[in-house]
Amino acid sequence: MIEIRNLTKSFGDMRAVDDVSLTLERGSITAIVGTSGSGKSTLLRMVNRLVEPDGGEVLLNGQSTRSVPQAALCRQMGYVIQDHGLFPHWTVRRNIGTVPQLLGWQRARIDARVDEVMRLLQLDPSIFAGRYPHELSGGQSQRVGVARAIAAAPDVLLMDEPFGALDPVIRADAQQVLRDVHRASGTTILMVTHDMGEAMLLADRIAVMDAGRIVQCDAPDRIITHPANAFVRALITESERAFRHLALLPAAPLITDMPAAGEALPRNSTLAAVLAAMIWSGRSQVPMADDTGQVIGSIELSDVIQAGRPT
Ligand SMILES: Nc1ncnc2c1ncn2[C@@H]1O[C@H](COP(=O)(O)OP(=O)(O)OP(=O)(O)O)[C@@H](O)[C@H]1O
Repeated sequence: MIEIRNLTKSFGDMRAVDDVSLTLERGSITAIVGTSGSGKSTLLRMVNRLVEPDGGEVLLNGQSTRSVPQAALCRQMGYVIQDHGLFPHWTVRRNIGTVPQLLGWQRARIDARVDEVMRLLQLDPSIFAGRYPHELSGGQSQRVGVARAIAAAPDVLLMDEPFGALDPVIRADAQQVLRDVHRASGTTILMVTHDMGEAMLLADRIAVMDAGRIVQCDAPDRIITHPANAFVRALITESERAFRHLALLPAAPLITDMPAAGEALPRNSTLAAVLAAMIWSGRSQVPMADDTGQVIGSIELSDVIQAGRPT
């Protein structure tokens, strides 16, 4: 568990981060969102002490990070940035093996781990391990950046706009890969993003920053249904909030035995997908199917509307 306590940082007269406290449960994903210049990156960098706070502290499993040398802390906490920061004259294998090497692992163990994390990030070692960063696409570089950050199995992964530079299709792919990696590793993740949709998709909790302060920290559905103030409401975008809410809700609990015609949707769909299918095909009921494609029941439009309302 990470406890951020009363962190403060000024640059000259400007308070970039102003008395911020935040608790990150072990194995959770927390997204920091907010406008440009609201202090998100500065807050993230104070967690691994790339930026030294003026006040406050960070406890990692109960121990103040002040008692850990900065270099050691950076090895314990994976760090991914938008332009991935790969060493240009090193191969992908050497880039990914950086921290295990610093930690003094044996060569064979490093090689095995590099192969393992590359596969986890859907990078075939036989194709990519010997390449240099300039021989990779943006999405591949980004995945190498994530692979490098998780190579030494850190307890904590800090990510600063990790997918900001990717186009929407590759970005969705990278988000899925990150979810798989998180499921496999159970790492505690703190990520900065400009994209509320990305935060909704990935995070267990969203911390909204404005002018150096956290104005709300809540589960995605609470952020949508109970925004703390006008600033949070504006960030969600009023016209999109109903769809965003439905995108967080699983369809399965609304399945009934009523028969329905037309193409079925998988039972693990979200209610946003169900509503989209209803609108697109002009139906007010859609059949739902299990993993084998067998129809198991249907969902009614009126139930979707009811479920999507804020409680
Ligand atoms: N090293 C620095 N020296 C002076 N000012 C800085 C420094 N780093 C950040 N700042 C200022 O602190 C404020 C917060 O910056 P920060 O990068 O944390 O914001 P951010 O929310 O991550 O912004 P963005 O979304 O644009 O990346 C900004 O006004 C920025 O100009």
